[in-house]
Amino acid sequence: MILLTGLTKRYGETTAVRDLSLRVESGKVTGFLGPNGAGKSTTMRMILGLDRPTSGTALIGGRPYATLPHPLREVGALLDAKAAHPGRCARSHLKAMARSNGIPGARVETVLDTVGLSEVAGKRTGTFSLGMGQRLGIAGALLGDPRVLMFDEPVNGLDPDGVRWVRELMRSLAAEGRTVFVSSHLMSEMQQTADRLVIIGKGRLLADAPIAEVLASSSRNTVKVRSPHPAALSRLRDRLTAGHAEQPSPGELIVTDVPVERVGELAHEEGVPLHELTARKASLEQAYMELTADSVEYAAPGGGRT
Ligand SMILES: Nc1ncnc2c1ncn2[C@@H]1O[C@H](COP(=O)(O)OP(=O)(O)OP(=O)(O)O)[C@@H](O)[C@H]1O
Repeated sequence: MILLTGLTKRYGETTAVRDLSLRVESGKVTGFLGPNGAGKSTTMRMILGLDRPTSGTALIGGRPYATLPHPLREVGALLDAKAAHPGRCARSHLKAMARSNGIPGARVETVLDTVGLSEVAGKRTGTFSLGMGQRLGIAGALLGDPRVLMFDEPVNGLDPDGVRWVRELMRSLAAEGRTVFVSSHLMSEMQQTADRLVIIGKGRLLADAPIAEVLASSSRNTVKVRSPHPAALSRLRDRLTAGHAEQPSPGELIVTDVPVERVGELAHEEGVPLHELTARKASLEQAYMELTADSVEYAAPGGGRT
């Protein structure tokens, strides 16, 4: 479990992380989302003791990282895929990590196998593709068989097979009861991988909830109604509370924030002949865009997002 309490980091004038309090639970994949510059990496660095908080605390299994007796056996992290020495082969890189952390050497072959690098384990890491570098970084995170795992953008540079592999790995690590905290800017990916989402913007907590709740909170949960009877459709519109229904064309009604069942019942009561009644769920991408709309530092002219 990771516990953050009032975690704050200031760099001069910039407040990178502001009073962040949250609990990342075991047995789940928790997605960590936010626009560029939101403070995700800074938060992860503070959890790993690589940055000192200005105020507040970050605890792993109840202790600050710096006081963990065997850090790599408690928490594994992928922060920077290029962290390996380019002149070393993958196997020696992992062996050195194992030796300096009191981890049995046999774990090296196990994790090389897990990440699919056994055949290239003798090659210098400088010759690795971005995707192979990511796999090596993940191998390093798994080396100490830790209960807590943190991954910063793990699918960066991976091909579709690699992306699927990372997704399955995260799910299986959580199923083993581990804490899996993973940052990503790929909302669709998080929708398929995470159980829970933590969303930050400009260093502040915007959401900390199960995925279904984040989606339900989006105003984009709509119901589309089509009828060949515009007058009947207008009656239905009038039955819905102000602001909940729009009639973009005479034969179509878009209803927001009313369950599809209720819209169907009202249509029946008003005798509206229906050609279509469709519930359209917001995608995580839409819910995320709404939540973070005010927190984007680098917006394109005209209000677009970069
Ligand atoms: N060492 C530093 N010195 C000064 N400012 C910093 C430093 N590290 C981060 N920042 C600033 O803190 C803010 C948060 O940065 P951070 O890298 O944590 O965001 P992020 O959410 O990981 O972004 P990205 O998705 O772009 O990696 C940014 O405004 C950044 O410029």
